Amino acid sequence: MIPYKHEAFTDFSKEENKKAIKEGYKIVDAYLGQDFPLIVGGERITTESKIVSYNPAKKEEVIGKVSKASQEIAEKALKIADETFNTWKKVKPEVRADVLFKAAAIIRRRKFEFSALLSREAGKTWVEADVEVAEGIDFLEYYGRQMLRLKEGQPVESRPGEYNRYDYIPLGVSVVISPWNFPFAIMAGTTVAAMVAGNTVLLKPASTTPVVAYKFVEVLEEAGMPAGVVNFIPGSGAEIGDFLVEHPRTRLISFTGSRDVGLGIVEKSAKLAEKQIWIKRTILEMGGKDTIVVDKDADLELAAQSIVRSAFGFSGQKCSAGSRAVILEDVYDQVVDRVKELTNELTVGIPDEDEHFVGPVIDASAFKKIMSYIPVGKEEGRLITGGEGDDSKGYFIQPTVFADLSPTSRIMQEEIFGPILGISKAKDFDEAIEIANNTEYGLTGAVITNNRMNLEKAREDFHVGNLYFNRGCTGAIVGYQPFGGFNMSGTDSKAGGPDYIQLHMQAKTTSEML
Ligand SMILES: NC(=O)c1ccc[n+]([C@@H]2O[C@H](COP(=O)([O-])OP(=O)(O)OC[C@H]3O[C@@H](n4cnc5c(N)ncnc54)[C@H](O)[C@@H]3O)[C@@H](O)[C@H]2O)c1
Ligand SMILES: N[C@@H](CCC=O)C(=O)O
Repeated sequence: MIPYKHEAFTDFSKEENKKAIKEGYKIVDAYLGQDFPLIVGGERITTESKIVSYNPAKKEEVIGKVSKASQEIAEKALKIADETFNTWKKVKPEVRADVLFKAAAIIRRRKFEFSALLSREAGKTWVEADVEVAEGIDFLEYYGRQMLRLKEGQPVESRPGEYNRYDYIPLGVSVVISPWNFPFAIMAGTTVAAMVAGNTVLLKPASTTPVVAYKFVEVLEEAGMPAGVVNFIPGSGAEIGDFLVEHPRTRLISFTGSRDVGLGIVEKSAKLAEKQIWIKRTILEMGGKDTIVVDKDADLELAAQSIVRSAFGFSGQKCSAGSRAVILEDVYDQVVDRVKELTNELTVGIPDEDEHFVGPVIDASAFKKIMSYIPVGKEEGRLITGGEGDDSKGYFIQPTVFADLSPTSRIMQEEIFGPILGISKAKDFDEAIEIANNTEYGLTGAVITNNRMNLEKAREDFHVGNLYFNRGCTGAIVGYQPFGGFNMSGTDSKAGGPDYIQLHMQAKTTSEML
């Protein structure tokens, strides 16, 4: 087994890679608009009722029509997953891991097709799509290796005449509920973490991006996953989401998404259903309101570049997005001016070519919600640049910057999940950290400073799950920067980290008298 190393990103300045992604678009365009069934126990089920997935950059373009699971089908899928658990849990961890390694190899070969599909279905630019596909491959490679590390359990002490073991065993049926903003990497990572640990999975992808999830389940099948191990059941969050969360045979819920839906899952999963014999395990990765702090003694060009890239990458639709900047008063005007210049250099448009940094936002309701913050920002602060949107052909919003905001303003507190950056001024570094900590979230953050003492202060006091120094606050790499947040950002489960697989298992002690 070669040691884990993260998947390299693609250099799109090279002609061969430009050509390759264009070939990827051709493959995807050949299946655009098709019907995609549910997959339950390996069986393809087509329903009357469909989820229609659209291209957010060309809002009339249908990516696919995906069958929609009813509660009846969800019940059937749960029964099959429950039965399949009895056999899958006994499959050797090496064999389970091999499915992940083979799937990684298949995706590596079809990398440009998956990137093109993300570009079409989620509106990702080439770079953002490529980074996401690489992350998906990383999850497969990393979690496979983590399972191999855990397969013999952990060492414990034994006394003379006694043989003690500490092993990890899987939990059971896992409901995986994934978001649209990383519709490949997070969907794939959360699914295979549960599966490689020996659990069976009901995968409910986000309704805006179900086609890429279908294509991934096909890859798992090709990689040798037995029928019934991962069951593909897109459907309404409120209808089948609640049903699965509340079901007595659900053992684990792995959710990534918004704060409100996550909190609803905590509440519903804590309630005992009739015939339920366990306390449901939940893994919840939720929202963020992430801050970049700029010290007075800092590389101000690096600061402005980091702020702009973290705020506007994928149109700000990342839980890790640097949607807030807190800048010390000594350098405030200088950094704000440079942020304005850099933001004005960004172009917004359809991500079919590698020419725009900012693509569309995901759909009409996101467009409406994000645009509703523009008047709020004008009221609360000073509009530096942006503020316009155009939803005539796709859902495009200009990167928008508001400065001079009170740290408690709505722009500085609420997760907008779009290309809107808020900036506040701090009188000194202590106050900057205080402001950075003053939201209910605690996911990512960054500090730009040359002052070693201030870095150490931030290391102790800046309360976020992923803290970065002298760089932006997005782009965690699997195995290098395990990802997850504090407070209302979730259960800090650290996807892509050394403890993640254990969250999908339970430890069993056996003690034998010799
Ligand atoms: N912390 C992280 O790692 C992380 C990563 C990505 C996204 N996010 C967060 O996700 C949010 C954006 O994603 P979204 O808009 O897809 O979130 P969302 O909460 O609207 O939806 C997430 C998933 O939950 C499902 N769902 C909705 N209602 C449900 C219910 N009642 N029961 C069960 N499932 C239900 C949705 O269909 C979808 O599959 C942002 O808040 C972002 O910060 C967090
Ligand atoms: N893991 C990603 C964010 C995922 C949430 O949207 C990052 O580090 O930027």
